[in-house]
Amino acid sequence: MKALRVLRSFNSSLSSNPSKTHFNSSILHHFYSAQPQEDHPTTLEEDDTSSSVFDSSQYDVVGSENNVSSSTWDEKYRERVKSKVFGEDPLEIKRSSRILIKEEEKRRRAALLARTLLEAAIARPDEEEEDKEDMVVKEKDQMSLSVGIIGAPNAGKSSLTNYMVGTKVSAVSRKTNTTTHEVLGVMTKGKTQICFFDTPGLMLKKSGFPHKDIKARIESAWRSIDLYDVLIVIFDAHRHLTKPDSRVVRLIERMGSEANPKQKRLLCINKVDLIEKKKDLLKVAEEFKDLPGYERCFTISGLKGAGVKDLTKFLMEQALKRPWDEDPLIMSEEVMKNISLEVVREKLLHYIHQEIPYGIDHRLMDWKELRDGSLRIEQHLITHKISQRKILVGKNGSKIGRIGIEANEELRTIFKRNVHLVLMVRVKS
Ligand SMILES: Nc1nc2c(ncn2[C@@H]2O[C@H](COP(=O)(O)OP(=O)(O)OP(=O)(O)O)[C@@H](O)[C@H]2O)c(=O)[nH]1
Repeated sequence: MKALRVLRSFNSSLSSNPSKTHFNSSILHHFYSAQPQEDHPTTLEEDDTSSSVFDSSQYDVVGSENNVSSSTWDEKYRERVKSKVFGEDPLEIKRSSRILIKEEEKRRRAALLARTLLEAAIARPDEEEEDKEDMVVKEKDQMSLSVGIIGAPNAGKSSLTNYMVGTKVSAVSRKTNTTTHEVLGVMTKGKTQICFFDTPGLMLKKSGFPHKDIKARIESAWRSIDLYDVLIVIFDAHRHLTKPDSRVVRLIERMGSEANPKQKRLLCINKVDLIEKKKDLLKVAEEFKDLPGYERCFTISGLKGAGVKDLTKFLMEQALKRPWDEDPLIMSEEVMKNISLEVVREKLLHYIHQEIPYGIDHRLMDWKELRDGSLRIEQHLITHKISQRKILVGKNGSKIGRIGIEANEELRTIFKRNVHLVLMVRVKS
């Protein structure tokens, strides 16, 4: 659960959808590789276009697992040099070094946190389930439930799913409005599996009816929602109080009025943590509580978790005797993508003792499953300054090479398959 909230913070990096981001071959024109090689002369002109590439195919990455070196950063030594050689004020040095130490500690903690979360992300969804890890649920005993989540953009669909599904969720980077069914996440607890689906494409005009221009797609989206055992209609209560959107109210009303007898519909009044005054919350609850067509109404904070336990419990109770749809041990591709970014980021934090890892734009540019089952993952590290790029690359590419080798090996272990990691460091053009 915790992991997902952090993984979400990497959403921004993922949101640069690889399919939309075209790999610019011209930036390959001048590069020096992380592979040991002769010093490459770097002129300013060249730096503008050059990039530095780690390509795991040029390394024998297997076996480099324990190759993690620790920091050789010595603060006392640095202080002495500053005062003796550069004549800086020792008090000032002490002050700035205290800040540096704090920063370093922050980074160390961040790296540690990243590692813990990563481990959690690939572990079982719930700690309580750990002892049941090897439990195989026979098909005849399996219970499942499909849940569609519908709501306006930003209503909090992903956050709620993330919270419920915990570590097994995709920290979604969705192709909005391109598919009708998209798995937001899968929660498997004991015998029960709940699949959460997003329902993009359900757009309403001010009148409360679907747009005509993209009618076919919208109609199919509306039909598809009948397939779910449970439909959650979610809306942002805070926004409703501050800036009501009539389309959302119509959507809620329409969903209720068209209830399908085979489906349970739930209303989730979300983002209640943002509502300061209890009377405001009561006002919203009052407005929606008796809407026909809804089995239950939950007031929740999908982000902070308020009320989510009750909702999850309710959903678990609705599960039907039906084989699971998803193999609970399979990681979704989105989770894998996030993990790949996370692993590289963690190595960056470990090796670059400066602000750079926070300042760089770290993007997943390409993700391909190759015919032999291996994964080709290309990530770009885009710096603002040439000097930052140089630090990231290291002498003759040694730094990015080390980061790449270790990240590649770690990803290979996590994904249990060969990984071809390509890291390119370039300056923002
Ligand atoms: N304070 C607060 N913020 C929330 C809550 N749920 C979601 N948010 C925030 O609202 C924004 C949108 O949340 P998402 O979960 O991405 O919403 P969504 O419905 O999946 O959005 P789309 O992908 O556009 O459909 C994010 O910034 C969330 O952090 C909540 O319960 N409380």
